[in-house]
Amino acid sequence: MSDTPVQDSPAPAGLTPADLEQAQRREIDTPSSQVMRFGPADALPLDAGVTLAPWQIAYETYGTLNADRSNAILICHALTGDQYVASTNPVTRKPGWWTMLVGPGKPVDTDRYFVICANVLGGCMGTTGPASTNPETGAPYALSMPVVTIRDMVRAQARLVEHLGIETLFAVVGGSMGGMQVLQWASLYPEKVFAAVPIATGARHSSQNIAFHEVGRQAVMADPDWLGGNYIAAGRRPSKGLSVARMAAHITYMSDTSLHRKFGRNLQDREAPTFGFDADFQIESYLRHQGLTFVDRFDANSYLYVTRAMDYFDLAAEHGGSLARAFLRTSTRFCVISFTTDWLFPTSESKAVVRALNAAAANVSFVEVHSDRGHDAFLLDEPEMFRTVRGFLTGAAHARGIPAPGGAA
Ligand SMILES: CC(=O)SCCNC(=O)CCNC(=O)[C@H](O)C(C)(C)COP(=O)(O)OP(=O)(O)OC[C@H]1O[C@@H](n2cnc3c(N)ncnc32)[C@H](O)[C@@H]1OP(=O)(O)O
Ligand SMILES: N[C@@H](CCO)C(=O)O
Repeated sequence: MSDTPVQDSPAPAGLTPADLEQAQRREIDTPSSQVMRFGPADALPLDAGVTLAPWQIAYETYGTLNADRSNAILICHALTGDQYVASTNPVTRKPGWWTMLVGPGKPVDTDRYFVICANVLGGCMGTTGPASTNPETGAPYALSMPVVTIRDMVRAQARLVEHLGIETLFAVVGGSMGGMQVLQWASLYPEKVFAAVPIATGARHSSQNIAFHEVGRQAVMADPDWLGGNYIAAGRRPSKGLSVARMAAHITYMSDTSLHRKFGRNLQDREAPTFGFDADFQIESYLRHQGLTFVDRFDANSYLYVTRAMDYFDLAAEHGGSLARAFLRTSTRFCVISFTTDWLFPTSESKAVVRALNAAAANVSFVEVHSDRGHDAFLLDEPEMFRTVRGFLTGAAHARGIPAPGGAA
């Protein structure tokens, strides 16, 4: 993505012109990744009623695929995640986002399993998205990119998995939007999913969650540098709007308890309030930091597309209003995980999934992890979640005949 001249339009409340100048001067690098490209003969049908071609999917793999190709685990990332689940992200230079869960000897043990993680359709880390070139115009798609759904993302992943020569995935694992993809995989391709681990997720996006996403999208679209979505061609970036969108969203990823513990009403680098609108409070400074670092790694139009994909997700609606019907005759074994203080995807959403799986006579276990860290707990050091995932996968691997690293099944 190209850099942007610094704009002198006024900053929204909460971001200083200096903050914005710094954000707009940074570039989002092009990530290096493995990429699978599909030509017109492999056009991808989308729920929007059109096909996408050419298209590509960027992915990373970890571990070794065994001889009978039975040990593959697909990890599905959340809203703003990427394929770098267990390796350094080349844009942020930070470790992978689930290195505590995925790696040698970890619960998703790459000494035992072959792990695949792909950037979602509509994303901005190498898979086709609104920043990709529209072959018909030679310019970035921007809003001419068709709107994509969770099911479209899963269809794209299924093509990748097929081209990697894998008929059945041993497991599909993911949190939040990644968990939606897990449920969609199990519903759309039940014969291709031996085990499924949907974490901190739901079978539909709630009205409240759609509302939060709409606030974020409006912030992006209200930025004068958004230019109807055509900012890349104009060499601009709607960093202000995207920062504000992330600030608002980030609040929903945490709990009141964790915000109180981290920041309380503490002041940021000062002894007393300034009686102005600078970041007096630590929480304000923190949110500004989250907004500013986000625009370094994420494309604004992609943000519109992936939030929309979550909003449209409603697995029961795909099956005449019955969630149980989404899983009828499934032989997949499920482990559903929620967190006690996740108010974005509360435990009640997970229980609705478990009830539907029970009604479909599916093999399902459910764990509510005690954590006071809110929705993003699934990205953090949560030993109860790690134990649950390890135990479930170990049992399923035994049933599937995947040997342990030492050799025993
Ligand atoms: C899911 C996927 O597929 S991957 C995508 C997910 N990744 C993200 O969402 C990244 C952004 N999210 C976060 O950082 C989430 O808060 C979490 C939950 C994942 C991380 O939580 P924690 O590890 O507890 O980190 P914490 O919330 O304390 O944030 C630390 C950051 O805030 C900064 N910070 C802390 N206090 C302040 C403050 N008062 N003022 C300014 N910045 C502050 C730290 O310097 C640190 O910055 P850095 O991340 O640039 O190094
Ligand atoms: N904080 C994570 C999870 C949000 O659901 C993300 O940005 O992807």
